[in-house]
Amino acid sequence: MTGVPILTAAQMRQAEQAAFRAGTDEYALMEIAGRAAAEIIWRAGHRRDTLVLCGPGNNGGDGFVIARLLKERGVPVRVAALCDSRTASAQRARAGWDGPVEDMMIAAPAVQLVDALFGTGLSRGLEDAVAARLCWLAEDAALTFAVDLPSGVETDSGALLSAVPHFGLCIALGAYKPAHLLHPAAGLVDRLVLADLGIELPSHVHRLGPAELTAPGADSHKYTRGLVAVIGGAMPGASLLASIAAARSGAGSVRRYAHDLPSAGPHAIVHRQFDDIDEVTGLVSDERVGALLVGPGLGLDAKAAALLDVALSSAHPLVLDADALTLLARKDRPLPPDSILTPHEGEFHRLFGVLPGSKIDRARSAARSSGAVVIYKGPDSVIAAPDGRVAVASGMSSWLSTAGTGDVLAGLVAGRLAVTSDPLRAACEAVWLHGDAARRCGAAFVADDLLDALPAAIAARL
Ligand SMILES: NC(=O)C1=CN([C@@H]2O[C@H](COP(=O)(O)OP(=O)(O)OC[C@H]3O[C@@H](n4cnc5c(N)ncnc54)[C@H](O)[C@@H]3O)[C@@H](O)[C@H]2O)[C@@H](O)CC1
Ligand SMILES: Nc1ncnc2c1ncn2[C@@H]1O[C@H](COP(=O)(O)OP(=O)(O)O)[C@@H](O)[C@H]1O
Ligand SMILES: [K+]
Repeated sequence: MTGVPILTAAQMRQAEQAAFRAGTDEYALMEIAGRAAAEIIWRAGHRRDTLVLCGPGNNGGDGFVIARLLKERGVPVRVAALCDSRTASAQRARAGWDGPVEDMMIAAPAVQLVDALFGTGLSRGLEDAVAARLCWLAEDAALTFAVDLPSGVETDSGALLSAVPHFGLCIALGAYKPAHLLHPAAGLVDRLVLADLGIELPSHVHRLGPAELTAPGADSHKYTRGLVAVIGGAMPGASLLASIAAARSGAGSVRRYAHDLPSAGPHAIVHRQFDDIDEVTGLVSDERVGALLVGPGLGLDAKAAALLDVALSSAHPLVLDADALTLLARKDRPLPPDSILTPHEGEFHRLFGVLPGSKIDRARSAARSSGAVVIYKGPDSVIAAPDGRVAVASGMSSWLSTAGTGDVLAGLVAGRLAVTSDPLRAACEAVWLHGDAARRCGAAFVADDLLDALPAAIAARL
């Protein structure tokens, strides 16, 4: 899986400890982190009047290093602390700062604010008065920087433990943490920059990287490139959107089984109109089918449930979306191998109940218990495989929150599954392409517009 690793606070500490055992000096690492952050702040803000807020731990230590280095470059810097420095490295960094240290609760604002109060060591919300002061100082600043994390966010879940201001830039130290990508915390940062500290970062969880696609080989034909079957139902528009997305995903051919015949194209899709369920059962034994999608516009009545049973009785890799997920929650049937589930928040709860932990933890438990790849959708879509691998997509256009975009995603997932036969890869590629198509559409688009943007999104990744 490609992409930058995401580490929890405990994993980050382990990686740090491993680096120390291998000979890295703890204070040297703080200097590296502080220098990287100072460089980023310098590039963004140059000689602007700056206030650095330092907390008691190593995040505060980073703050003292940043202040010293900015001052060396001629930046007018003031430092304000919450309390004494408690770790040996933070005390050493504080000793290296040759200016005064103000009391944060009475310090005046500056044009640039650097928040080095708390990072991965935050164990509870900031005291109300401290959080309010941080918000007030941030509101008065033109440029706001969070060192490692905005102070007040829970590292592993992205929850807000106290009031947290909005930051223009967050400098993630060493690796991304879940809070950099998961909402609500991720929504409080305009831009996220990763400062590489050169430490080894073993993780099964990565930020979703760009899809890496290949064009069809010269010997390809429509069946080797993957046949997608889509079972439609009560609402024809949804399965049509999904079918067109599948057809524009790089798959070789798409067959749509539905009660209706659409009045317009694309004519490349083969429409199989059916009234009786027996007319669909042939699908089950058609070995050419590389992926079978059921759910968009399926409905929730007995006929829909019977269609889902047909899909579940096949051995084809299944993509289950929308109504199929709601119906599945009422059943207790195993899924065929290599299946993919694409729930949004409501569908996830119906299917898996209330699970503990972060969105990453919940997606991972759901993938493990269902044996399927789960795309837990939202502004921070989490893609989890049963073996524990996870990719987190973030920064996607919030204009995607419009009807039918999930149908397009489901079609894309089925298309990429038929092409790759690898459910995790297919899910990652589809989420990436969906996000890129949205970016290309700009603002106020409708789901249909995404379909037109797909070929360009694919071309950009060849
Ligand atoms: N892990 C790494 O590889 C590196 C980490 N560094 C920095 O170290 C940070 C983590 O440092 P620490 O573990 O010292 O943690 P923090 O600096 O985030 O804060 C921990 C301290 O704050 C106290 N505390 C926690 N919540 C509080 C609250 N709500 N109110 C008042 N006090 C509270 C704790 O008791 C502890 O004393 C990272 O975020 C990063 O900035 C860098 O210096 C170097 C590299
Ligand atoms: N605020 C948001 N920011 C980014 N992406 C979003 C946001 N809200 C929804 N999405 C994405 O849009 C799609 C919506 O899917 P879904 O909820 O199933 O809608 P529908 O059923 O109407 O098609 C998903 O891919 C989801 O990740
Ligand atoms: K911070």
